[in-house]
Amino acid sequence: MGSLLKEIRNGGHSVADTESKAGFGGGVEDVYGEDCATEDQVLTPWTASVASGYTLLRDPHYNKGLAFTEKERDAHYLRGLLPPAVLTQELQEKKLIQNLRQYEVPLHRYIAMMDLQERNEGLFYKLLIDNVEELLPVVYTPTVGEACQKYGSIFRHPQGLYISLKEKGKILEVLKNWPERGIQVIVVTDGERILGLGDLGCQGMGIPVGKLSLYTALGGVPPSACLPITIDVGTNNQKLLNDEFYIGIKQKRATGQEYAELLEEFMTAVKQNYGEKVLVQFEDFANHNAFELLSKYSKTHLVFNDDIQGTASVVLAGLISSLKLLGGQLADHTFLFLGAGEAGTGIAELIALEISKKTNAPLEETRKKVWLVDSKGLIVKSRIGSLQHFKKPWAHDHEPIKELVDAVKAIKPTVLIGTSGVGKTFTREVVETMASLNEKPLILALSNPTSQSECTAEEAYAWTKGRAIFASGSPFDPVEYEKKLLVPGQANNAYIFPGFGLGLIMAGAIRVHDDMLLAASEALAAQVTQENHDKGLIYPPFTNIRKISANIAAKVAAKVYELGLASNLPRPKDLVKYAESCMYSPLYRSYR
Ligand SMILES: NC(=O)C1=CN([C@@H]2O[C@H](COP(=O)(O)OP(=O)(O)OC[C@H]3O[C@@H](n4cnc5c(N)ncnc54)[C@H](OP(=O)(O)O)[C@@H]3O)[C@@H](O)[C@H]2O)C=CC1
Ligand SMILES: CC(=O)C(=O)O
Ligand SMILES: [Mg+2]
Repeated sequence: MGSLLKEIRNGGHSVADTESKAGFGGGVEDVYGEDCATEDQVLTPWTASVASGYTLLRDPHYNKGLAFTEKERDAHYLRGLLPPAVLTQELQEKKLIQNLRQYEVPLHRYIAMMDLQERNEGLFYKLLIDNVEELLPVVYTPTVGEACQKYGSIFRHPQGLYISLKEKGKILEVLKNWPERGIQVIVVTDGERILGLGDLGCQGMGIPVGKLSLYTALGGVPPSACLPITIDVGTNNQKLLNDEFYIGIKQKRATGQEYAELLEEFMTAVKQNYGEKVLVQFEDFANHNAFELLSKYSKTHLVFNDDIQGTASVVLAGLISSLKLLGGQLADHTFLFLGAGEAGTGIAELIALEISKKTNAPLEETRKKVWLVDSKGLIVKSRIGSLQHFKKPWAHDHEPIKELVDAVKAIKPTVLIGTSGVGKTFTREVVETMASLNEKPLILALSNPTSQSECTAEEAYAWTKGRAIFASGSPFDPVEYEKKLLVPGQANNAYIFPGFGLGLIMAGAIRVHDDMLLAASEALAAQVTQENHDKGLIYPPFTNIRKISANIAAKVAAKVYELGLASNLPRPKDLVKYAESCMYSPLYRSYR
């Protein structure tokens, strides 16, 4: 949008609609022309605005704060509304990062970042992009977890769209209330499994908001094309239900037909309002809904489950890249998971698929390389009758084993992956057993936030005498072990979904296919340099994430074209260049 002459921000409803229904003259004015309606009088809140003056300063899309030039201050009625100094965006950024660093409490940094996002979008993204390693833990895991737990009390401006049971039958209208029309990515949660923190109900909104800020900062999808949504069907979290400040509907979760009908209405309305090519990313649903929603809507919509598919793709990338350090092929390894839910079985399936593609062995065979432990112990054939459907393919022949450490001793994995959502479950004995079995044990503690990590980086290195290759879902600082600096990696789907989504959008994909996930994994693995490997890293640092995302997007888009699922034709020749050219820039524009 080059011009400041803006559409009236009244969603899909035109001014004419508003005028004819309510009438503009309905205000009750005092002698100063101000509203003096009493509680029993109705009035019409209306505005028809060109963003200038005070309004311009309060519009985060256009506000530049002290970076408005003298000419712009004259042209846009800003004189006197700002202090006289004119700063560059770089100087504003320098000031902000200094301010942020003064907050010692991570949540205060989070709140400061959210305030900035609501005040000055360009500056927010410039700051986040330029300081990605430092600020990712602020706007994303681990701090976003605490923010969700306290969302009721830190909540300032609503940041996304809330669709609750109260909106049943009206979801299309609710979507039309959102001010932006050109939505390309929706991240939606129902708040039932927020990171490893459980059911946070409506307060889960922090997750779609955080994920979408990464879509923009890491993947270059413009903020105006991103829509965070929370579907509120109640919560089973009694603490929230008892909290007088809880922001969601106060009832137990709707389930069964009532839940399915609301989701069906939502998915239908999304397609009706935004068309076939809008990407819906399911995030942090509980597994009893997640698998079913993915399987149902992947046939009719462009959907992607980040916890199942994005996590699978990022872990597979790490495994492919780790072969440079471990040697051999993927098929030579044995994988053991703690946690057999969305993340665990999602990763397991993509590993088996990759091995199957590489070795031409059937999936039923390659799955035997992968073992999972859930809260009841090792998943084995004798349990098959009572297993949830997504666990059944992993029920291999073996005697039952209850404890993880005994499973490690029996299965002798080369790779141990934590996807349990429960912290401290990789005990000293578990990790030492891995070290006794492997020269370089590969240990991935994927659960978020940091409090739920299966072990810390320090523990992984200490208990393996510095031999572990370690990565975790939430970041850990480098660890000095016997005078050597060991650098842990971050195995988080944030490496994948922004580039993956960009690739789908670029190609105008209409469906997601597993081969696109494999393409994303290979693209990410290819971005790990010798220098990274020399430090023991299996992922590249986040500093170059936009370049990495462009490469992932290009490979994903190429696969979309190859599979005949692209609608943006003709195919651009150089997909990496094209991806880069599509990416949002946070630099300020000049206003005429
Ligand atoms: N790093 C990343 O990018 C990602 C990390 N995650 C993290 O992974 C974790 C799990 O997420 P998700 O898979 O969606 O959750 P699910 O609820 O789908 O799965 C959790 C699994 O862990 C098992 N489990 C729970 N407690 C124990 C225990 N004490 N011992 C053994 N197994 C246990 C459960 O067993 P049972 O089935 O018997 O109940 C279940 O199989 C979360 O913390 C999440 O933050 C998720 C996605 C991405
Ligand atoms: C990273 C992520 O998606 C999760 O922990 O749920
Ligand atoms: Mg998630």
